[in-house]
Amino acid sequence: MTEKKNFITIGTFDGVHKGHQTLISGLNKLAKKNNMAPLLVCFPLPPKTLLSNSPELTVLTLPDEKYALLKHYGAKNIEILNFKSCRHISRENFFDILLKRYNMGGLLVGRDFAFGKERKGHIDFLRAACAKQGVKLVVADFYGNKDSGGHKISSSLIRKTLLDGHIRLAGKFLGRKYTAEGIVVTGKKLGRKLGFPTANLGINHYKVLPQGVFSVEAVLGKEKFKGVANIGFRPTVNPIHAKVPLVEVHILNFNRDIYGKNLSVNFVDKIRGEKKFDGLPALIKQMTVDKALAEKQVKLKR
Ligand SMILES: Cc1cc2nc3c(=O)[nH]c(=O)nc-3n(C[C@H](O)[C@H](O)[C@H](O)COP(=O)(O)O)c2cc1C
Ligand SMILES: Nc1ncnc2c1ncn2[C@@H]1O[C@H](COP(=O)(O)OP(=O)(O)O)[C@@H](O)[C@H]1O
Repeated sequence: MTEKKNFITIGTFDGVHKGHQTLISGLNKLAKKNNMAPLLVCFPLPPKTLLSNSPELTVLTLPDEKYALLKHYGAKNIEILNFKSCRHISRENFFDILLKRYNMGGLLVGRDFAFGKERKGHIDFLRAACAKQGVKLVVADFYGNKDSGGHKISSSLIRKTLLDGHIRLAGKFLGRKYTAEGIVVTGKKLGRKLGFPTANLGINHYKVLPQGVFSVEAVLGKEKFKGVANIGFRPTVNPIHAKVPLVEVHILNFNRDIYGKNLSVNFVDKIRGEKKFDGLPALIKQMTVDKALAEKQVKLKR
C-alpha cells in the first residue's frame, strides 16, 4: 500500500483569524475528497519580523500560541519551517521540497500567495509546476465578511484595527477575543495603596499591544474574572518615559497574591486612552469610573 499524499497549505498564519480558519476547514475538505492527508506548513513568525530583528514588527500570536490555535481550529498535521534556512532557496527547489520531503499531492493557497527567494513562486509559477507534477492546485479567494465590508481579512488589518483601539471589531475578524498572556511580576507596590492593586505582566516584546485602558477577562488557570487593564507609560506616577509599555491588570473583586503566576488577558473593549492626571486623587477617581465600566462591559459566561 502506498503512503497517502498530503494536501498542503503554507503560510505564517499570524493571528489564526477567520480567513485562516476558513482555509483550514477548506484544506480538510479537499484532503478528504482527494483521499489525501491535510498538512499545514507553517513559518513560526512573519518573514518580515525574522528578517529585521525589529521589535516594532510585532505579531498577533506568538509561535506556541499559534500552533495551539491552529489545532483548535482543526489543523490535523502541522510542519514548522525554518524561514531563515529557507529564504535563499529558489522557487524550484522549494517546490521540490514540498513535493518530495512533504509528499505533496495537492496545494491550497490564497490568491496573493508567493514563496521562495524574493517571493518569486507566485500563482503563475505554481500553476505550471503543479500541472507538470500532477499536483492538484486550488487557489482560494480572499475571505471577507460583513464586518470587514467585504474586504480581505488579514493579519495586518487586524494589527491596525487593534492599535487603532477597535477591539470589538478586531475580535470579529479573529473569531474570538484578542489575547495576551504573561507572568505576574512585581511593580512599584503603589497599586495596593491606591486601592487598585494591579498584576503587572511580563509580555514578550514581539506581541502586538494596543495602548490605553481596557475592559478585559482575566484568566488564571481554569478561573475567569472581570478585569480592567492599563497598557501604557503611567505618566501620572512615572516621569520617565519608558521604552516599552507596561501591561497591568486590576482584577475585580479579587484579593490574592498571584506573583509568578501565568495570567491571560482577553480584550473586551477599549475604555479610554491613558492620561496624565493632576495628582493621585484624580487618577483614583478615574480608575473607579473605569472599573464600573469594566463591570458592565465584561460578561462572563458561567
Ligand atoms: C484601570 C486603570 C487605569 C489607569 N489609568 C492610568 C492613566 O490614565 N494614567 C496614568 O498615569 N496611570 C494610569 N494607571 C496606572 C496607575 O498609575 C498604576 O496602576 C499605579 O501607579 C500602580 O502601579 P504599580 O502596579 O506599579 O504599583 C491606570 C491603572 C489602572 C488599573
Ligand atoms: N484585585 C487584584 N488585581 C490584581 N492583582 C492583585 C489583586 N489583589 C491582589 N493582587 C496581588 O497584588 C499585586 C499587585 O499589587 P500592587 O500594589 O499593585 O503591586 P505591584 O506594584 O508589585 O504590582 C499583584 O501582583 C497580585 O499578586
